[in-house]
Amino acid sequence: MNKTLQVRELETEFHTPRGVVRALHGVSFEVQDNEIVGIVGESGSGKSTVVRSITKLLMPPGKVSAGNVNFAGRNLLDLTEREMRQIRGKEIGFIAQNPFSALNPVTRIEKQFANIAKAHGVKVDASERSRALQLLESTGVRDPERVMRGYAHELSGGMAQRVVIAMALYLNPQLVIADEPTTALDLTVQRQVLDTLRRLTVESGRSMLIVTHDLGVVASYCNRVLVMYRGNIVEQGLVEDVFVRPRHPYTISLLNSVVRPEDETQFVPGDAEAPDTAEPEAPNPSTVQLSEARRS
Ligand SMILES: Nc1ncnc2c1ncn2[C@@H]1O[C@H](COP(=O)(O)OP(=O)(O)OP(=O)(O)O)[C@@H](O)[C@H]1O
Repeated sequence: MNKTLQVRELETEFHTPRGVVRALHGVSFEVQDNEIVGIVGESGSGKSTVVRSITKLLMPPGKVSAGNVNFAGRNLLDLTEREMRQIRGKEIGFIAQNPFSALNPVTRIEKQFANIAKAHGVKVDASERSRALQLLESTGVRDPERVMRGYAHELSGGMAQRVVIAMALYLNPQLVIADEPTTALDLTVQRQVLDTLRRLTVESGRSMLIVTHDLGVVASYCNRVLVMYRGNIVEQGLVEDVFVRPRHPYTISLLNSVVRPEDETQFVPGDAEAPDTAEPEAPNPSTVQLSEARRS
């Protein structure tokens, strides 16, 4: 299988007035063609810092201090902001948690699609417009014509996130990176949006890297999972392997904290606490049920 993205020994620091915070300690992983990789871990473990470092969307005082991010034959960390802008949108689509932060409040949605095309030298004609309409429709936007002519503030959170997804996919990027894309949405809409994302990425030959705090999302949608703890990937592998036979104490604690014995096939969102033991415990047998459910 070919690698869409290869991250090697990524180190990121935040230079704060109170000193240097080392947020990533040599993070390495790959995203293969045609797969969805999930990043999980407790709040502050470094999930967003990973995706923002890769896409060079890290805000000061954050700074990547070492590593390689290989994508389409280049190390993204060597590129200028101008070069990176050409890659973002066209080759890598990025979806942030808050759709309204990605949408321009004073520009009609159709103009925002046209601006994306123009910024990447794509001629905006009727066929491009109809492609935007089709994408909106496939993300579940009802009445795409009306949405195209409207503004972001006229949209609900769910509709706005679908518009952002359609924009992220507009120029057919090989890789989609999503940072908690559905956290702000209610559960039914979450599932619809994730189904759409899956359909429009891996089922169309693309790959996706998705940050989530929700292990249910990983179980249902991801092929592989990266488990982060305090700036390190402590465990990674196929979802069925990691969730059935977790090896690291933190993964075990994370899984135990969200699997309810009375509802063994379903994960529920929950905050995981770091383990205070260094020795792995036996995995919770109920996690095995999850894998069975996923395969069926
Ligand atoms: N602006 C900042 N200034 C200083 N330190 C920061 C800043 N942003 C992040 N960090 C540090 O980087 C670490 C990782 O943060 P990050 O936001 O990547 O975690 P996360 O796993 O995405 O958390 P969450 O699930 O809450 O979004 C934090 O624990 C914090 O120490």
